[in-house]
Amino acid sequence: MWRRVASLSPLVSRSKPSKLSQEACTFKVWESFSSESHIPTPPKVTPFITFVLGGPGSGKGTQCAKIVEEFGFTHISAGDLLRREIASNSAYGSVILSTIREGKIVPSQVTVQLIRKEMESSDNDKFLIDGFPRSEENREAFEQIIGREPNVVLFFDCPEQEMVKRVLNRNQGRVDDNIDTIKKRLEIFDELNWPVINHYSKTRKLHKINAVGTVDDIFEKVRPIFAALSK
Ligand SMILES: Nc1ncnc2c1ncn2[C@@H]1O[C@H](COP(=O)(O)OP(=O)(O)O)[C@@H](O)[C@H]1O
Ligand SMILES: Nc1ccn([C@H]2C[C@H](O)[C@@H](COP(=O)(O)OP(=O)(O)O)O2)c(=O)n1
Ligand SMILES: [Mg+2]
Repeated sequence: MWRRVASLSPLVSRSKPSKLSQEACTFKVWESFSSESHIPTPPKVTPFITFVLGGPGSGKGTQCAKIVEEFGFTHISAGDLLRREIASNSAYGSVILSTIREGKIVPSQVTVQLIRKEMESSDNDKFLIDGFPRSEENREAFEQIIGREPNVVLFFDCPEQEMVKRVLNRNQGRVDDNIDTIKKRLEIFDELNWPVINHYSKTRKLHKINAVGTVDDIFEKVRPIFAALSK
């Protein structure tokens, strides 16, 4: 839980404080004492947040799995959370389903609340938030609700033709992996993604990665970004 005392993350060296440990282990103020028991609640840890951006099929999920394996992050896929919500027949399920089917973006409040719950229930203090923010509205809602900005932003830059090919071959039975929905998703990606990319480029948090090549080739470009954090 990111409310607990800092975990001994594999990225955090005990002897030499890393950039990641300095940021991840910045303790927030102690929460107030419980009035009944006078037992202090554990201090909150400021989580280390990585946003993972890129068009549909650019390889976000694939690279996140490799980052998790090597660097011990928790992977939170906004798309997976929304699909889980649809599957659970929740109050928002049908609205989310029709939005995704049309290739549009789900209202930010819904997505950010799902991400928040996931972060709060996690034992980890470093997160990869995949497929988010997909718009400036998404970005602003996260900052407002979570009260945080990301530490690092990855952007997998992939030509449209390659993304379409990968999505059509994905075979995960997704309602949005068909040519009509992909065209709409790419239009929306083009319209709403670039302002987010430009924002993080200005704040110098953005790592733009050419997403063409084998999965391992691409991870060779990703690895140094995280390896540098543990130095
Ligand atoms: N570098 C790559 N080259 C070829 N295919 C890839 C590559 N990376 C991922 N894929 C495949 O492309 C599809 C989309 O990848 P995925 O990680 O789901 O992308 P995203 O999460 O960005 O939509 C998957 O079937 C995946 O196995
Ligand atoms: N921040 C987000 C992320 C995903 N969604 C919706 C709209 C997206 O087309 C679908 C699927 O997202 P997902 O990240 O799983 O898709 P890709 O992995 O990029 O193919 O979910 C959203 O509305 N808002
Ligand atoms: Mg994905």
